[in-house]
Amino acid sequence: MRSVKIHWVKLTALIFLMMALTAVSTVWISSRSLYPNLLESIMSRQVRDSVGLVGARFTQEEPIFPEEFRQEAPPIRQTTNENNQTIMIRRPKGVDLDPKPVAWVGNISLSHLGLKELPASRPPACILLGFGKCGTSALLEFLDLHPKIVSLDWEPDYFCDRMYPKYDLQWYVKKMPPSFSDQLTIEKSPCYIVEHDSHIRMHAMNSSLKIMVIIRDPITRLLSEYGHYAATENYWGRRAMTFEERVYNLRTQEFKVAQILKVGDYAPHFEHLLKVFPRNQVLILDGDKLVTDPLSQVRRVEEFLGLRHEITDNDIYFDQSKGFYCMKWPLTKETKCLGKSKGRVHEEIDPDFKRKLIDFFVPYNERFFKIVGQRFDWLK
Ligand SMILES: Nc1ncnc2c1ncn2[C@@H]1O[C@H](COP(=O)(O)OS(=O)(=O)O)[C@@H](OP(=O)(O)O)[C@H]1O
Repeated sequence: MRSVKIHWVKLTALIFLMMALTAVSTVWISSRSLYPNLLESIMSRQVRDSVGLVGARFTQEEPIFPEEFRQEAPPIRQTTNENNQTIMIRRPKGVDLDPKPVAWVGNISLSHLGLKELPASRPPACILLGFGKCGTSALLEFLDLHPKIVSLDWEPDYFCDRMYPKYDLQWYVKKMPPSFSDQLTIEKSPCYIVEHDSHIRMHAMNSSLKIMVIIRDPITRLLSEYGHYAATENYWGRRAMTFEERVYNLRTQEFKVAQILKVGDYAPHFEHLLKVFPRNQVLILDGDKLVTDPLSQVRRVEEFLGLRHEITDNDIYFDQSKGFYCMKWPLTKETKCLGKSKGRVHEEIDPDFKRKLIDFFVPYNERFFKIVGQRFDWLK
């Protein structure tokens, strides 16, 4: 009877030992592989980057320590939310987390990451359709300073003929930067305005989509396009035509209409766009004013999108050496101007040739003013 009792004690001890061993090895294995995989699966690389976590830390070789979660983008500016609480704006966007120490294995939750929800890619609520060389990049960079705006920093061209047949909406949405549900995603692709099928495709995706188009004096736009062409030719070691050669046929003494009007005649593009989208869903921005007074245009966008005025003089400054407005982030004292390909010095045009060009554009511009019910102070 006594030996049976001893066997029972031994057996129970053995079972406990085995259970303890299983528990320890489970914890060890999960800490080395399961946990990272779990994190990998709930946070795409893009999302991890957006919350400032470093992807490489999630490899199986490295154990995860709470400290690793504290790696995040430094705040660039400070603002207040709807409840007047101070919040920090970080780059990249969607990052307003005060990192809390993360619990060890098996205890992942959003609150550990300081988030109410995981940022996710969402379809754009607003698209900037063009026009190319009118300041599309500068506008989007300035808008990205707004805490409720998340902008894509490349041109997906999704709705254009080159891309649309090849990719589906899921592909497009996945390409959008991660955002929180109270933020608006914006993308820009200048091919959208000149390829009219894009208007229809965008409308099919979302009929209440907000549309923005930025335009500028068509002669300044043409000079900008020429600057781009000349820089490309020089880069490849080819002789670039002069501006006059490029837009004017010296032999026939006529303008190269197809070349000049492909983008510069704004009227047909707006005519089509406004057949697809109602006028109150379309905001026309002034690219010339964007150069001289960017906040005037940024405010118009904030109002159009129903957002609070957040972007102020504190966020931008005129950079003497760039000759354009640039961004500054008060908290880090960092500044950022657009790259070398934006803000080139334009070709001087002979005054007589310019007069000719102005006269050429007058009827096209008048037609455009009529279509949009708005005049612009161009051609001087
Ligand atoms: N803040 C600031 N910094 C730099 N550049 C500025 C800025 N604001 C407007 N612009 C004008 O933007 C012009 C380029 O327009 P886009 O970005 O639409 O060009 S593109 O079609 O995407 O290539 C670019 O044209 P170029 O001057 O010919 O380079 C600028 O005139």
